[in-house]
Amino acid sequence: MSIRVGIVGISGFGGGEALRLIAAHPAFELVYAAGEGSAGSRLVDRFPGVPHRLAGLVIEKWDPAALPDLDLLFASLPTGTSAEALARVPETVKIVDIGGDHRHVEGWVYGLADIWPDRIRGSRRVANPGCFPVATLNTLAPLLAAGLIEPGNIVIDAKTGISGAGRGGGDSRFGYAETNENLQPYGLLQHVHMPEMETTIEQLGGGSAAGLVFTPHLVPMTRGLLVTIYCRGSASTAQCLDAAREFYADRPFVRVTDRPPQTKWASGSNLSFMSYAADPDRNLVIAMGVVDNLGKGAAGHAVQNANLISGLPETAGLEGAPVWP
Ligand SMILES: NC(=O)C1=CN([C@@H]2O[C@H](COP(=O)(O)OP(=O)(O)OC[C@H]3O[C@@H](n4cnc5c(N)ncnc54)[C@H](OP(=O)(O)O)[C@@H]3O)[C@@H](O)[C@H]2O)C=CC1
Ligand SMILES: CC(=O)N[C@@H](CCC(=O)OP(=O)(O)O)C(=O)O
Repeated sequence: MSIRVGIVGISGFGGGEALRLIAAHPAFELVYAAGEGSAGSRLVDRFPGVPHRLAGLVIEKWDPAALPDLDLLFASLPTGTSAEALARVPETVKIVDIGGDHRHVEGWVYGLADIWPDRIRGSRRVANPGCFPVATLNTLAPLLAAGLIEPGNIVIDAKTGISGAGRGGGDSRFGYAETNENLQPYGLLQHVHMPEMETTIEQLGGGSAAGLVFTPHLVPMTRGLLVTIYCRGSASTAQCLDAAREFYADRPFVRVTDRPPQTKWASGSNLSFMSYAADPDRNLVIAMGVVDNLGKGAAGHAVQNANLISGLPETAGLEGAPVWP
C-alpha cells in the first residue's frame, strides 16, 4: 500500500528530518515538497544524500490551492505562519502539523501519541506537541495519573540542542561562535510552551498547574533535549518507576530506566526516555526525561501520528536503533 505524502517546510530542520524518515518508510511515498526560499531547487540540491528516486523532486512554492493528489501533508513551518494556509488544505488531505499553531485548537487533536493513541487514530488533523512539552508530559504523565505529585507545584529545568531553534534561527544567537562552549537560559517566565504544558498537566492530573515554572537552556550540541523536573510528592523512587512502567506497558517508544537518561541515548530516534529519583522525607520527586528534539520532539512523533491516522502500525518506519555514539 502506498500513501502519497507531502512535506511543506522541507528545507528546514524539522522538514529535513521528516524527509529522512519518510524516505525509509515502508508505506509513505513522498510526492510533494514545498517551501518559500528553497522553492525551485531539487531535493538533491538541498540534500545531496537523498535517495536517487527522490533526487529530482522539485521543491514547489507553498500554495495550498495547488496541491497534487495527496493523502497526507506534514507541515513544518515557523509557528505563527501556518494557520491560514493549512485551513485551505482540502479536508480529504490529512495533516500533521509539526509547528505550534494548532495545539489545543478546536478541530485538531493534540497528538500526544505515547499517552493517548486512541484519541488520535480517527483524526484527520493532528497538532504535534512541542519538543519541551512532549519530553515533560511523557515524563510526568504516569506520576500525575497515579496522584504521586502535586500538579500545582512543578519546576522544569530544560536543556536543548541548537537545532531546536531551526535553521531559520532568527538572530545571531544561534551561530557557531555564539553557541559553542556557551550555555544560555532563555524564555524566562513566558516561554511559548508554557500554556500547552499547563493545559495538558491539568488534563492529566486533574488539578490546577498554575505554579508551573519552566526555564529552557541552549547547550552546545546539535540534537537532544533533557528535562529535569522538580515536583512535590511523597512517593519513593521505586513507586515512580513502577508507575511509569505500568502506565507505558507495551508502548513501543517509551523507555523507563533506573539510571538518569542521557541525550545521546535518543539521538536520531523517536524514543522517549524517563527516570525518577525521589526522597519521601523531603516530599521531593525529581523526574528526568530525554528526547531527540527532531525525533520525538518533531518529525519522529509526526510520523508516529501519521501512522496512527493512516491505520498503519504505529512503529512503521520508526523502528531503527538510535545513533551511537
Ligand atoms: N527544530 C526543532 O527541534 C523543532 C521544531 N518545531 C517546530 O517545527 C516548525 C519548523 O521548525 P524548524 O524546522 O526547526 O524551522 P526551520 O527554520 O529550520 O525551517 C522552517 C521551514 O519553513 C519554511 N518556510 C518559512 N516560511 C515559509 C513560508 N512563508 N512559506 C513556505 N515555507 C516557509 C522554510 O522554507 P524555505 O527555506 O524554503 O524558506 C523552512 O523549510 C516550527 O514551528 C518549530 O517551532 C517543533 C519541535 C521541534
Ligand atoms: C532552541 C530553541 O529556540 N528552541 C525552540 C523550540 C520550540 C519550538 O520548536 O517550538 P514550537 O514547535 O512550539 O514552535 C524554543 O525554545 O522556542
